Amino acid sequence: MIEIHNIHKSFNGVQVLKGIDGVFETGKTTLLLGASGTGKSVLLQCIVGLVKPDLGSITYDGKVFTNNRLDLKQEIRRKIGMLFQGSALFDSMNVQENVEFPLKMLTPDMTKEERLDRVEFCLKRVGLEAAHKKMPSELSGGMKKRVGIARAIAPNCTYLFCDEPNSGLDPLTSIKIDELIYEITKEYNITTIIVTHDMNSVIEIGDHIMFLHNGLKLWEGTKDNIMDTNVKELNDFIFANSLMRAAKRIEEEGGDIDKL
Ligand SMILES: Nc1ncnc2c1ncn2[C@@H]1O[C@H](COP(=O)(O)OP(=O)(O)OP(=O)(O)O)[C@@H](O)[C@H]1O
Repeated sequence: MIEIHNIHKSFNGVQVLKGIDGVFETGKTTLLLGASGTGKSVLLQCIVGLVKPDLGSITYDGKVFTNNRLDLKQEIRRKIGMLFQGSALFDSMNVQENVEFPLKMLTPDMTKEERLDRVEFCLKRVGLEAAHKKMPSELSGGMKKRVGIARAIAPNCTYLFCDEPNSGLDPLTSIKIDELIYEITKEYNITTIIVTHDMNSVIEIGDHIMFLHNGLKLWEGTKDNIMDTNVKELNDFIFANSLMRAAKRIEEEGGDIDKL
């Protein structure tokens, strides 16, 4: 479980995060939802430790990440898997080497054979067992995301952070990547945080959703009650999508949304 309290961050005098609290539960996906520029990625970067908050605290399973103890930070970082927006694979390494990379960095005691076994296992888990020797340039966007997921979970991560895992993917591939992240979260009891502005992901895999607007958390809840909120900014965000508008209309008229 990750807990954050009163997170503030400004850049050049502009307040981007204005005091955010939240609890991210173990074995669940929490989606940070909001329009562009609302501070979702900056919040994720604060939680991961890539950006230092000006104020506030971040706790990983009771251990305070923001207390400046380097050894503790390193211990927590070893348990973090990160799926970056553009997958961020190393272009000069093949798939196998990309997935092996964090194992070399984080688990120096592993033998080469153990590392390759783990790579094999992770590639199989994401459905890419036949792609070991391919270079990133030979992969589709969806395959790159799968390699990114395999790389993130390779060191047995306890916490998984995904920054817009669907960016640049077609709707069908997006759903498959969402499902993969969701299954892995449940299978390995990971605390997963996903930055997104994709309502489809919310409906498919959002155990818990936090809606950010202008650096504030305006709403949080589940996918089951997100459609019934009175928060204007959230309603505006959800129903900017014509499919969601149609679903709402059918629901209000007493129809069956599943037939949409
Ligand atoms: N390193 C930085 N220096 C200065 N400003 C920054 C920096 N990082 C982010 N910002 C600003 O913080 C604000 C929030 O950015 P952030 O990337 O968190 O938005 P977001 O909600 O993730 O948007 P998107 O959905 O488009 O990725 C933006 O105005 C952005 O320009």
